[in-house]
Amino acid sequence: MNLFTQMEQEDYEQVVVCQDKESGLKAIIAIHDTTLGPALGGTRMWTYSSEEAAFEDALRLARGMTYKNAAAGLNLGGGKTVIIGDPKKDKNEAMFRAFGRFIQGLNGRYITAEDVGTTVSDMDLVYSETDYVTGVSPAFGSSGNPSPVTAYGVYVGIKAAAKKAYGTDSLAGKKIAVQGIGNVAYSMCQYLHEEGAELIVTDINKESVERAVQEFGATAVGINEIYDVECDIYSPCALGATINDDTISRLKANVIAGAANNQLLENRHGDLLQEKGIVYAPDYVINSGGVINVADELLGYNRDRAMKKVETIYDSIERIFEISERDNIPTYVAANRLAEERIETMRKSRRQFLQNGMNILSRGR
Ligand SMILES: NC(=O)C1=CN([C@@H]2O[C@H](COP(=O)(O)OP(=O)(O)OC[C@H]3O[C@@H](n4cnc5c(N)ncnc54)[C@H](O)[C@@H]3O)[C@@H](O)[C@H]2O)C=CC1
Ligand SMILES: O=C(O)CCC(=O)C(=O)O
Repeated sequence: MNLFTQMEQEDYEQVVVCQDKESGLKAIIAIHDTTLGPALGGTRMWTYSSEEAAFEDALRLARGMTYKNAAAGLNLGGGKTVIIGDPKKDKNEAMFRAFGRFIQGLNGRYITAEDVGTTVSDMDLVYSETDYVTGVSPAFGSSGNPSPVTAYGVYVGIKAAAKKAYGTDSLAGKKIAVQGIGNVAYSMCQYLHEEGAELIVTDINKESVERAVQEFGATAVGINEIYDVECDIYSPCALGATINDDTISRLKANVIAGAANNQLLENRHGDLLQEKGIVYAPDYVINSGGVINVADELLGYNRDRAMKKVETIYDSIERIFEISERDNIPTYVAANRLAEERIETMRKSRRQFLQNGMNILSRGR
C-alpha cells in the first residue's frame, strides 16, 4: 500500500499511528477532512487480517464520516480510528487510557466515540484521559449507547422512503425484511411493530431471532433466504456489501432502507437500483442518528434536542430523492453531491473570511 499516494488522491489530512507496548495498543487514527470542524468518528476494534487491511479500513471509514457528518448538517469533519485486536480477548484498561492520551495529544482535531467492537465502558476509560470523546456513560452527563437513537433515525428514514415508493409514509401492513437483529435493528423493530408493520427477520444469532419472533410476532427465515422473501421493504442492518449482483436480482422489495454501513458492494450497484426503479435510502444518511446524537454532547447533551435533529433525517432523505429525480442521478450520487456541495461552500466562505482577516491585519502597516 502506498499510503501517501492514497492520502493525496483522496485528500486525507492526517493519519496517526499509535502504539503502546505495555497495553498492546495498536491504533490508527485517520483524519480525512476538517473543513467543517473537528473530525468526529468512532473507534472500531477488529481482528484485521493484516496491517494493510487495518489502514484501508481506517481510511475508508474516516472518509465515510466526512460525508456522513456533512450530509447530517453537523459542523464536524470526518475521522475514524481502528484498533487492531480481538474485542472479546484483547481489551484492557491501560489500552483505552493510552488511546485517550493519544487523542488528547491531537488537541481536539479528532473526537472519538463507539463503533463496532467498542462500548460505552471503553469510552469511559478513554474519557479518563481526554476531553475529546463522546458516547460515554450518562453518569458523566453524556448520551450513552447511540444505537436506540440510530434506530429512530433509520425508522423515520424508512418512512420517507416508503412515501416515495408507495405514496404514503404509513408502514401499517407493510412487509419489512430485516437482516440482522442487533442493537440498532432491535430498537428499530419496536417502532416498526408499534406502527403495524409485518416483520420478516434473520440473524446468525438464534436468540436474537427468537426474541423478535416472541416480542414482535416476526416471521423467522434463514440467513440466505432473506433476499428471496416477498416484501415491500428490505432493511439491511447487519453487514455491508449486501447489495450486489447476486442479491439485486433476487430482492422483491421496492425500497431498500436500513442501518448497515457501506451497503452497496460497488457504486455501480447504486446505479443498478436506480435503473430498476428501486428506492434506495443512502446508508450514511439514514444511519446518521448515532452521530447526530453523540455530536449533541459537544453542546451539553440534551436528549430532546438530539431526537428533534434526528427526526430531520426524514427531510434529508426526501431532499436526496428530489435531487436524484431533478438531476436524474442515483440517490447515492445525490447524497454525495449534497455533502460535497456543503463542504465546498464552507471551504469557500472560510477562504473569504481569511481574506478579510488578512485585509484587517494589513491595515495601517
Ligand atoms: N450502533 C450504531 O449506532 C450504528 C450502527 N451502524 C451500522 O449498523 C449496523 C448494525 O449495527 P449494530 O446493531 O450496532 O451492530 P450489532 O453487532 O449489534 O448487530 C448486528 C447483527 O447482525 C447480525 N449478523 C451478522 N452477520 C449476519 C449475517 N450474515 N446475516 C444475518 N445477521 C448477521 C449479528 O449477529 C448481530 O445481531 C452495522 O453495519 C453498523 O456499522 C451505523 C451507524 C450507527
Ligand atoms: O455513532 C457513533 O457512535 C459514532 C459515529 C460513527 O462512528 C458512525 O456513525 O459510524
